[in-house]
Amino acid sequence: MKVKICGITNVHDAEYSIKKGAEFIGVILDYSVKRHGTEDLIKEIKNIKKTGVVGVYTSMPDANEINEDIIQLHFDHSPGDVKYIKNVLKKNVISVIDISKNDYLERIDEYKKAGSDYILLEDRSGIVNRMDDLRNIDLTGIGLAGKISPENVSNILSLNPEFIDLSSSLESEIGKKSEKRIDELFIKLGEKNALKQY
Ligand SMILES: O=C(O)c1ccccc1N[C@@H]1O[C@H](COP(=O)(O)O)[C@@H](O)[C@H]1O
Repeated sequence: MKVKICGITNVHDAEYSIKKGAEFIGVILDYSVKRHGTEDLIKEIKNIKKTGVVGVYTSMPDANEINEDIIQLHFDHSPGDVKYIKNVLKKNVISVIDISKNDYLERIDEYKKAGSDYILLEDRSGIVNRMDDLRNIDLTGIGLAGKISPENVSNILSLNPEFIDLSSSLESEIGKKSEKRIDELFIKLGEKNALKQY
């Protein structure tokens, strides 16, 4: 299982997350969001990590400057939007689906058919509240997000998702990650891995 740390606003937090083992680094590209970053920041992160750098969009990206290798469509998008990113912009895609909406299973199929590389199922009120629904889904290629924290991550691991996505629970203040919280996360993940071997 991979880890995506999102809402990165500075190189130091990206570097620390990568050093600790995050496979995906997410930068939100929407100035109205407090924990946002910029394409310049993404360029700097790409100097440290060649792949797995994610630009998070709340509307369709403008094709002018895209430095990230993965585009996260964090809004209600169409299969056609996925095809455009894949075929015209030639980038990998994470399609975000709000699991609190009734049609999320159909959406997973639609986005997979359109070519999304990953699906991210999100429940903003807390994905751990959806354990019963998630147990019935094959989570290959599917990540989970929504208030995941070092405290509740063990529950999520039993579902074996492709990746987990964390942001606010790892902050010391909005837009600044806490090294202590990142350490706590990876210690928890390490403990779980160690237990699996017995
Ligand atoms: O964090 C935000 O405010 C945000 C705004 C717009 C798009 C995405 C946003 N956050 C993303 O949501 C998931 C889960 O975050 P959390 O762990 O529940 O805080 C993650 O991808 C964030 O980057």
